[in-house]
Amino acid sequence: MSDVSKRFSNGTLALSRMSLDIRPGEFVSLLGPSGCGKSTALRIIAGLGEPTAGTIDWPASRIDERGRPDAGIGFVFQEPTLMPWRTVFGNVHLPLRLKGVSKAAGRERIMEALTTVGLQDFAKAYPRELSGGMKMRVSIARALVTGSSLLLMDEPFGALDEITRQKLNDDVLALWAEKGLTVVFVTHSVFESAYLSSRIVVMGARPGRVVADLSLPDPSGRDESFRTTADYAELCRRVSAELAGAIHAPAALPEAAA
Ligand SMILES: Nc1ncnc2c1ncn2[C@@H]1O[C@H](COP(=O)(O)OP(=O)(O)OP(=O)(O)O)[C@@H](O)[C@H]1O
Repeated sequence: MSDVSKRFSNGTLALSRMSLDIRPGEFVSLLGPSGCGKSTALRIIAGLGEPTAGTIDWPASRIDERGRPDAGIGFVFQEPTLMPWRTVFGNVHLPLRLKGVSKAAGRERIMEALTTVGLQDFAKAYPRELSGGMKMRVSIARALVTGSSLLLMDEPFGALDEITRQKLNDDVLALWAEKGLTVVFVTHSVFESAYLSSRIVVMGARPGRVVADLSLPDPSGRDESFRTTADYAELCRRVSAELAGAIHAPAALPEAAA
């Protein structure tokens, strides 16, 4: 994204000239205080909102006729947003259905996506029969079923208990490494971002903009045992210090705002 600004119709300036270049295969966390514009930035990348100024550019070799990434974008919201009247299978089928693919034709892909998130035995279950973590897994399967190579996740595990959240962190990390995905992950947790990311982009308080950009050691292959290492403690300390420095950085000058 280049020089992207967003002003909502009520006058709120959520983003001010935000520029960010995401490279294929990265696991990027957008980290910043509540209300700094992380979700707004993610939604604009996904095409779910229009910038007031600035552009979103995709590599020329990887766009379809509408100028969107040809390998598709999967979006995981803060809430699982499942349809309660549909089974797990039916919920994961939805993005395929929107592309005109029937359940029968999509069966293999749906079951593969469910297997990826460990829910192959729950295809016939309804959302009400699932735990919060399982619902979120369905939401991830739904985002991946069309073969998306870019996964945008908007604070997906914020409402889950700590144990479930850590398990899902491990699963998403494994998925990223195995499938060669590019992930952009919104969070306001230093610990979560330090655990998951190959890069952390720190956003400053409103209007949102990038105030720090940290490259971190390759996170692939981590599991539960990493959480108790001195390396992880040091990583968290470093990210925490950067975050503290960044959010106390001077605000954008008014003339820089759109
Ligand atoms: N549709 C909207 N209309 C008006 N203002 C909005 C709209 N959506 C978001 N905002 C405002 O824009 C700012 C950025 O919101 P956004 O949700 O992007 O922040 P965030 O960093 O993701 O916050 P959180 O971590 O709390 O989810 C906030 O002040 C919010 O109130």
